Amino acid sequence: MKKRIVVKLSGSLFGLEDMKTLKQYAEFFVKMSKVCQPIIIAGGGKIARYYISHARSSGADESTLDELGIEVSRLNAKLLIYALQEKAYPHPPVNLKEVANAADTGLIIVTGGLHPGQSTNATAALIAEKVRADTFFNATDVDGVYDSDPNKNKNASKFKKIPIKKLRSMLVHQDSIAGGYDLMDIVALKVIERSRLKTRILKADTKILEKAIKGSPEGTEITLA
Ligand SMILES: Nc1ncnc2c1ncn2[C@@H]1O[C@H](COP(=O)(O)OP(=O)(O)O)[C@@H](O)[C@H]1O
Ligand SMILES: O=c1ccn([C@@H]2O[C@H](COP(=O)(O)OP(=O)(O)O)[C@@H](O)[C@H]2O)c(=O)[nH]1
Repeated sequence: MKKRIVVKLSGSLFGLEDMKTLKQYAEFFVKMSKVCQPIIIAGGGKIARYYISHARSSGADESTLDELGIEVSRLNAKLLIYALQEKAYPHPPVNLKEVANAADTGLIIVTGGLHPGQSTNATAALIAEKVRADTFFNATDVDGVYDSDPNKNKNASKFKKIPIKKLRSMLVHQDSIAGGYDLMDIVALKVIERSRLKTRILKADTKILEKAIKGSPEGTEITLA
C-alpha cells in the first residue's frame, strides 16, 4: 500500500486572485499520487472569514460561525476535487469514518472541516491519526514556525525543529474563535502528541511540498519528546 500523506492546504490558496493555482495543485497531487496517496484538507481562507465576520455582526454564536467556515472549506475542497476529476474521491467525506472508507479506494481524498470548535489543522490531524498517515504537512502561508509571528516581527527567527510543548506554550494565548486558530490550534496539537504524528509546518508551494514528501527537511518539524 502506498504511504498516505495528509496535507492541510491553506485557505489562502482558494482566493479569487489566481484561478490557475488550483489547476497547478491538482496536477501536482496527481503527480505525487504515483508515489503516495494524498489526503487533502482545504482551509476556509478569506471567503470563510467574509461569511464569519458578517454573521458575527448579526449576533450568531461561535459554533454557528464555525459551521459557516466548515461549509466554505468544503466548497473549497469541491473545487479541488473538480480539478482532480476522476483521480479524486467524488465528494468531500463528511466524517472520519467516511474518510477512512474513501481512503481505502486508493483515490486522492479532499475534504474540509468536520466539527465546530477547531480548525482544519485539527481535522487534518484527526484524519492523519485515523488513516495512519506517514506524515501530516500543514502547508501554510509562512515557511515554518518562528519565535514570533513573522508577519508582525521582521526579526523573527525560524525553528528548523520545535518541541510540541514549546509550540503549545507559544500558541496557548491565541483565541479559539471562528476564523482564528492561527498556525495550529490546541486540538491539533493534542492529536499530534497523543498519536505521535510525524508533522511538518511548511510553505504551501508545490516545489517545497514535493521536496518534503520526498524526505527533505523543509519548514519546521514538530518534535515529540
Ligand atoms: N510563531 C509563529 N510562526 C509562524 N507564523 C505564525 C506564528 N504566530 C502566528 N503566526 C501566523 O500564523 C499564520 C498562519 O496560520 P493561518 O492563518 O491559520 O494559516 P492557514 O491559512 O495556513 O490556515 C501566519 O500567516 C502568521 O501570520
Ligand atoms: O474542523 C473544522 C475546520 C474549520 N472550522 C471553521 O472554519 C474556519 C476556516 O478554517 P481554517 O481557519 O482552518 O482555514 P484557513 O483559512 O486558516 O486555512 C475555522 O476558522 C473555523 O471557524 C471548524 O469549525 N472546524
